[in-house]
Amino acid sequence: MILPKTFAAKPPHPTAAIGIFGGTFDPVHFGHLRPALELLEQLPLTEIRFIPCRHPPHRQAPMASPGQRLAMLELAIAEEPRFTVDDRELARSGPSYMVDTLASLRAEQGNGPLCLILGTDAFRGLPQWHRWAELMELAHLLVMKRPGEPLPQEGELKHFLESRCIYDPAQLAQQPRGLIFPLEVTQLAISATRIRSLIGAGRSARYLLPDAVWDDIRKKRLYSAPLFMPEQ
Ligand SMILES: Nc1ncnc2c1ncn2[C@@H]1O[C@H](COP(=O)(O)OP(=O)(O)OP(=O)(O)O)[C@@H](O)[C@H]1O
Ligand SMILES: O=C(O)c1ccc[n+]([C@@H]2O[C@H](COP(=O)([O-])O)[C@@H](O)[C@H]2O)c1
Repeated sequence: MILPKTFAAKPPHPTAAIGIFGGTFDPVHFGHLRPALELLEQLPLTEIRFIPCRHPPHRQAPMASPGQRLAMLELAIAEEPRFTVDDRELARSGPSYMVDTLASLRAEQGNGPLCLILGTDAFRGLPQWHRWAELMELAHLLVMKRPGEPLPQEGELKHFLESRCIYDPAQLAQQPRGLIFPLEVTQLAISATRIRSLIGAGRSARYLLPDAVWDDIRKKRLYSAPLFMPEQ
């Protein structure tokens, strides 16, 4: 017997979480992608959504345009079906505050678990974020160790971390928000700043990011002086 679609369709796993990976992604690189894949494999996540910010509230404007950064992200995730790109911040005017992004995701997801993914450098800057205390009312935090960027060793943020810290992945799926999971991921000392400066100096960024992204950068002459096309 063929069941009607409403019976046949499997509902999403009731205890699975969604990973939210915000960033400037100027450009996206393997330091984002490899740790994200490791989180998918180790944690009860159904997908990781990469959310490029339009107007970073905390740093200089990106060099590549929103459309160019979005295109690079789409090329970067094409081979991994559990990676998705969400352009909601690009469609919003004003500073791209994460609290607004998580509130809009929460409105869509109901009470399902959301996990905001951050490197240790971004985590240490958390008290400077807009309405930062509200973030924990909206999502869990997954804090990925980044080379040369230790977790806070003292002060308010250390206490904030210790009072919410968990090490059992199953707990992430058992409640919708409010926990912090620090994670060891493969340490890749890659940054978008370094990639931009290599390209600006006329050097190659190959093998620091996916080939498709590197080809796109060269094709559009991003991050370089107008005449730079060294690997034609
Ligand atoms: N190599 C890396 N390992 C772990 N986390 C990373 C790494 N690179 C970036 N991240 C994390 O990814 C998120 C988005 O980072 P972002 O897009 O700003 O990249 P970036 O390389 O830090 O860029 P930039 O050098 O321009 O500041 C942040 O939470 C950051 O901590
Ligand atoms: O909401 C804020 O005030 C805020 C302040 C600093 C950073 N963020 C977000 O943190 C994410 C990582 O930032 P970055 O600079 O490492 O790309 C990205 O999604 C930013 O929009 C958000």
